Amino acid sequence: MTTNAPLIMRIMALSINTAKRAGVIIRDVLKQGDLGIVDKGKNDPQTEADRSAQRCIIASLAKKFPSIKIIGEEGGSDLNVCDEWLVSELDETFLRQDCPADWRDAQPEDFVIWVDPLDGTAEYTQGIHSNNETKFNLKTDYIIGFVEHVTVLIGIAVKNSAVGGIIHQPFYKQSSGELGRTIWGLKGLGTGGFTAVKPPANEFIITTTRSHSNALHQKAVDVFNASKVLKVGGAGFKVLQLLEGKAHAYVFATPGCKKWDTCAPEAVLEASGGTLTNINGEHYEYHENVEHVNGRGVLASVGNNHQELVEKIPLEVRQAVGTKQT
Ligand SMILES: Nc1ncnc2c1ncn2[C@@H]1O[C@H](COP(=O)(O)O)[C@@H](O)[C@H]1OP(=O)(O)O
Ligand SMILES: [Mg+2]
Ligand SMILES: [Mg+2]
Ligand SMILES: [Mg+2]
Repeated sequence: MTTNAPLIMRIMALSINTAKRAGVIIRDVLKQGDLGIVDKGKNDPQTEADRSAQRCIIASLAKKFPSIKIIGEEGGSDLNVCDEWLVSELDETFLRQDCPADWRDAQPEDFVIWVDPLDGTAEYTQGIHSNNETKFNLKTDYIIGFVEHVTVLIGIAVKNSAVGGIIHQPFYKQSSGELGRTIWGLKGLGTGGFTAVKPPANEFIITTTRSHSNALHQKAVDVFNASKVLKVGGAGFKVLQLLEGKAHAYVFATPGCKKWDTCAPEAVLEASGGTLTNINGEHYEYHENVEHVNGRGVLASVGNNHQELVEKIPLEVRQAVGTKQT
């Protein structure tokens, strides 16, 4: 069965297990304590966990699918990894499902896999560990910090469009006490790993950045006159909030996030009936030569009024997003 399944199903099934393995690496680096932080730019940290998780993910995917283009946030990685980081088993439960007809015949050259090994790095570096070095207990202490916002994102694009995605949340605490959960979505098939909840009908809640705001972005958030504005880290975590009914819209009216931030969240959200576009309501492209920066920000929503939300943001604000002054 494993070998006969259409390529996209096998890519999704390996990505599910690879994202989980990356999540273990991310927890281990935090537990061990030396984050190895490097500044890639303003408000743009990278840690040992970003680097190691990317090596694990790309080495595993590249070994199984050598002719598929894979683009990771942390650039070219050394793919010579230890055996424990090489994931080769596919998620059999996922594979048992039928492949949507639209993707059944997709060929290796049709795919680009966009990898964000650790989304929410700023929040990861503000986890509780550094404040509580001697008494740190991952199972109980992490909730005080922001590490819940951290996700591993593997996005699967077919011919330009975000089609499939994995969002793994390494610090999510299950009711059993176990850490981590893995959410997937494939357009035409649906989603798994969580229970979709509709946001409250009598409110309008926005989820937005806590670490990359500016005056223009604030202007776009303000026009909605939201009943609540949640400021959280990571594109993956904000989309989880939409999927779980904690917010109605995700507003990010500034450039800064990239294709690896939005490919998986867009696919999962849209497989669940929502919409993720730039601030003008246009979908991003995900082919291998596309500009990495999402220059016109992000607007995502769960209802069927996405275009209305776009039009609420004054045209001059939308036009200013992505110009030099922002
Ligand atoms: N100005 C920026 N520079 C680098 N990365 C950014 C920037 N703005 C957003 N991002 C990426 O998009 C994610 C969501 O942004 P925010 O939390 O501000 O809403 C961030 O966690 C970060 O991903 P990453 O943590 O993978 O580097
Ligand atoms: Mg980063
Ligand atoms: Mg990211
Ligand atoms: Mg990242």
